[in-house]
Amino acid sequence: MAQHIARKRFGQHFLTDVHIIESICDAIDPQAGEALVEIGPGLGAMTFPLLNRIPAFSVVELDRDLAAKLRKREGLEVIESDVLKVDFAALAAAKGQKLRVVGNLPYNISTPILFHLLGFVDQVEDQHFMLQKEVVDRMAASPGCKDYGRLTVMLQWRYAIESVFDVPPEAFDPPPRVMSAIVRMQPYAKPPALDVKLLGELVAAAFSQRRKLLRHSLGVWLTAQGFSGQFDLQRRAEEVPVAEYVALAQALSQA
Ligand SMILES: C[S@@+](CC[C@H](N)C(=O)[O-])C[C@H]1O[C@@H](n2cnc3c(N)ncnc32)[C@H](O)[C@@H]1O
Repeated sequence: MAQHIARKRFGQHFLTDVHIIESICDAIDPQAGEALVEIGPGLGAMTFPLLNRIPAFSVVELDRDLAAKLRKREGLEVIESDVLKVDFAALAAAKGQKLRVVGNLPYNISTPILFHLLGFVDQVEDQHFMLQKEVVDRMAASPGCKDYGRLTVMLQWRYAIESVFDVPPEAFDPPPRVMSAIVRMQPYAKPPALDVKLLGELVAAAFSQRRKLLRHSLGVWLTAQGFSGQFDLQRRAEEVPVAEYVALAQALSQA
């Protein structure tokens, strides 16, 4: 095949730094027999080193030319599809075990991918992704810091999230305009029973005016919901720990 020209619309930035690629493989630490799924294998920068460690796994690639190239490689099950359309529950059922999902994600759709996978969290063992560092900082943020926001709460109620290491633009060809980072996401074994849609509405209300005290934002929303319980609204949204948002959503759905 002729040399592949990176397709911007598919968010194609190919990893070229071999040390970084090895560090990512070390962070994933795949073992034979596990059900690994790589999203966006591209030219195989991570795929082939992973194939040196385990004999077989699945990849999901939207680009037809790249999928055709990958199909030639023994050990790869190539799913040529938009990852947002992939039924990960069916994939886990076919493999008879939970999935380990990895990938250097296309940044233009990274948040939709994270929320698509949240829908299959019960079928997932863990996730390791390369994302924009700015997104990883928000995912892994602690209460009280500027990065703590809607994305933090909507993911941290369900996953333990850790920023593993940063990756500079020079590690890619073509280089992205931003710093990147590797994130590890491990679903909690015993998640709280929760109406996720309600949590989403509550958190959106809380962070709608993040500089103001919650009584101006969440307080108004809670009154409209007919909430009569206790919640300290003399704080800013970023000061409230995830567990308190979860408890409030649970109290609301039981009211
Ligand atoms: C940032 S590149 C990473 C490529 C390769 N893993 C690497 O590290 O060099 C993102 C990859 O995701 C693929 N991709 C883009 N949108 C996709 C989608 N909706 N579903 C599946 N793959 C997609 C691109 O074609 C590309 O191969």
